[in-house]
Amino acid sequence: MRPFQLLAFDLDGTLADSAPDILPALNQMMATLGKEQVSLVQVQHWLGNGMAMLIKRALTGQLDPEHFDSTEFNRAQQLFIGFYQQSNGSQTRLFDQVPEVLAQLSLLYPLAVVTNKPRQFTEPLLRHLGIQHLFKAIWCADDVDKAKPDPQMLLALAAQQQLPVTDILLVGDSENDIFAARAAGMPVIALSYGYNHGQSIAQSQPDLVLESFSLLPDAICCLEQER
Ligand SMILES: O=C(O)COP(=O)(O)O
Ligand SMILES: [Mg+2]
Repeated sequence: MRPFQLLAFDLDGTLADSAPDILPALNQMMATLGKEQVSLVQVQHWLGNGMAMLIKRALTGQLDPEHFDSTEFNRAQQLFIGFYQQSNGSQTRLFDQVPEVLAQLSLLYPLAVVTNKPRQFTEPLLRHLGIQHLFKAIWCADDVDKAKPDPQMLLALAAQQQLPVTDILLVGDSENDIFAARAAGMPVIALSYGYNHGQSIAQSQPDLVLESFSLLPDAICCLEQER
């Protein structure tokens, strides 16, 4: 039995259902560029690799965008930033039991956020959702050179907190979280309700898959017993 010393949480799709605010921002961007509207399901499948990739996916309609015009991309990104600044938070909700469980866990562990969302949207959203004060550290995609699935963000968190990576538990929703955790050597629990490009997260073989955030405290105890 060895307790974890810090719990790190992914944001979009793990703590917060943010697609409902990203959808109108993307569609305002698409409309301004004279392009076809996208659907909520497409946005849910395209989330997880950060803002630039999301925009490229919307512009091309492809999960793996091959050809896109870089001038159009730059204009699209400027537009998206402006529109998402307006919509961010208005429809985004914490998933079921997230506030209660985070409050409970925060009495036992320091908590952190590690998100591919840019900081300019992360901090206002956490404040708006009323959970920012629970986190000792917040790492965003633009704090490092490479976002998840690269392990940089997780390694930077461990170094900042002066903890071995194995003493930090990551909780995420996407294969990008699992790949980043595996590359860092960090244990990882996945929530199955989030955004994972339309695929089952079990395929990426996290240490545990949970269907609800409410199951997290018991799942953490289980992993600690096995350490
Ligand atoms: O911005 C994204 O694409 C996803 O953000 P996340 O890392 O919090 O899931
Ligand atoms: Mg996520």
